[in-house]
Amino acid sequence: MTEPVIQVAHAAVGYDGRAVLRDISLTVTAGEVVAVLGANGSGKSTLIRAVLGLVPLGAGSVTLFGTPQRRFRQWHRIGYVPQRLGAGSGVPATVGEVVASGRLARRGVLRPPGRADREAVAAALRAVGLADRAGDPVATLSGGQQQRTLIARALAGRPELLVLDEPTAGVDAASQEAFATALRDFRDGGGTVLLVAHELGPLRPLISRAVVVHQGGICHDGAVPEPAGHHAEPGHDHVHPHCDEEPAGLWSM
Ligand SMILES: Nc1ncnc2c1ncn2[C@@H]1O[C@H](COP(=O)(O)OP(=O)(O)OP(=O)(O)O)[C@@H](O)[C@H]1O
Repeated sequence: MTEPVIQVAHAAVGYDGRAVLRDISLTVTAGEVVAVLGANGSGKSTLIRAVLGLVPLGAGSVTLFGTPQRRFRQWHRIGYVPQRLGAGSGVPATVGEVVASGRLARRGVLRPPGRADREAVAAALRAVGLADRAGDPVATLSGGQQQRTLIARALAGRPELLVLDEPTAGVDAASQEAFATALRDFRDGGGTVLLVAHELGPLRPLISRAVVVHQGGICHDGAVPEPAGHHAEPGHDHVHPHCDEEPAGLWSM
């Protein structure tokens, strides 16, 4: 059996002594595309930050590629796209430069970029449909294109696991499609994905499993919930994961 890529066991996480998540257990195996769903403030971002060690655990454990997180050093195996970073943020970098920064964990800061670096950057730009924008300042791109730039930066490191926090939030339809294609290629190449999402949109067919966070715990781990009621109307692909209030049928495929 293959080693789980992510293993969370009985984790508790909070801020300033206030519990956000308690007794969370979650396993993600190689090749899975797992969506973390839940209402605003339910703790989705907190869960993935805890997986990456960006917020400390109050209890329990996280294992990455079979290594306890506190001893894990192979961060080049993981690509992370945080929520709404805004790649522009006052930095006059070009799209190509931002994506190339995704190679740093691979090559080290002191070694100049080689052919493998240049190829990885070019492939990542192609994957998100921005090959023709490499020389443009990031600040001149739309929000969706900036988000695609960040995804390309994560892909450029050739990670085995991609962790994405609401990658398509506020992103235009073209960018969503481009992102879905990039994610499909990544998965087809053997990659594993853990992503937070509100609206699955074109990502929906790619999701192999959904985890719903509710009231500090995981209340559903399995099939992707179908949009229900008015959320099933055309153009409204909003998953409302109020586990205990919704009829059981919501969760059937
Ligand atoms: N750095 C922080 N310090 C203190 N509290 C925080 C911090 N980050 C998040 N929280 C709180 O933890 C709770 C969960 O936040 P989190 O961002 O994980 O939720 P979320 O499910 O990702 O929400 P959203 O869908 O709005 O992005 C919220 O009550 C939030 O206010």
